[in-house]
Amino acid sequence: MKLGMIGLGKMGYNLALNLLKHNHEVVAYDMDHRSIEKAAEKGALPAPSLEELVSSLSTPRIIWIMVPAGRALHSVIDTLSPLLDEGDIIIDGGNSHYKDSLSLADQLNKQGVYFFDIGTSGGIEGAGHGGCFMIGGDETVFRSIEPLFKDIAVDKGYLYAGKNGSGHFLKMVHNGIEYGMMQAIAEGFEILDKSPFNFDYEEVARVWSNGSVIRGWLMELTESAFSKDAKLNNIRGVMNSSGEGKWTVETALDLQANAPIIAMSLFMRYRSLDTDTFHGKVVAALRNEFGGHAVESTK
Ligand SMILES: O=C(O)[C@H](O)[C@@H](O)[C@H](O)[C@H](O)COP(=O)(O)O
Repeated sequence: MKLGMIGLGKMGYNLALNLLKHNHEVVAYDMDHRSIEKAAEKGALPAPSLEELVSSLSTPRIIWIMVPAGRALHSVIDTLSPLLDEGDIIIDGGNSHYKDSLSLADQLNKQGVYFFDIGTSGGIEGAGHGGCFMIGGDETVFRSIEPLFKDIAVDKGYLYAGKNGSGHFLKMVHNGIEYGMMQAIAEGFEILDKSPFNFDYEEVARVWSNGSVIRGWLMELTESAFSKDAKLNNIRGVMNSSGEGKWTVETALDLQANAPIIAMSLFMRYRSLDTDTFHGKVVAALRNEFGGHAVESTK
């Protein structure tokens, strides 16, 4: 299939490469023209502007947007929408709030454009080599673009979740769970760090990654982080957040759903902005491992 990719940051660039690897044609645009050149070197068709991206696709166009949620996304959609035709398809694969997706779907549907809110998980590795996609939008139209997901998701790694909003709602809750799981792993290592024993944390994470109940990708990433910095001495335990944990907690409050672990892990992130902790280092290292999110150096 042929599609446009807007936003060639860590995620968009790797998704573009993944699509190219599966013989899809990708017309690539980014505000930073060096990123367009980088994608073109890998086989993407460069689009120097959004107008040129739109004109190089035939209808119904498929345009996948991977830019930061909120203002950046809105600005791209405001520029794109007058250029689109009825039946065109816009995908927002970023971490947008599901309510924002509902209103964008409404706005675009009014002009006959289909909108898909897609929660994308698996970090940079997943984007490039097989990710996880949670998809909200029109089901019939989804079936027409499903081959893309068959190709770029890991086996069983995509779900048509339901009407608009459901994709980003699922991703939001997924991230709330991610906060809780990382916080629990990190607290475990904090206890080890205060214990009278001299544990090798990389080895501990290795053994917990093999056959234990708490094995999984986050534990493997924990092992990887400790293999690079045995006691995480080089980074501060500052646990930043991009908003989805907060949205999960706000939504839980609105729905009167009990989510104490997720709520506490969100508050621990805020607390870490004031004082350094060992578990903060672990979560900071994990965010860096899967998402390439910046860590703060102790130096
Ligand atoms: O599933 C994923 O691949 C991650 O969740 C990814 O989407 C991103 O790295 C997080 O948004 C980081 O979230 P915080 O910045 O809130 O920790």
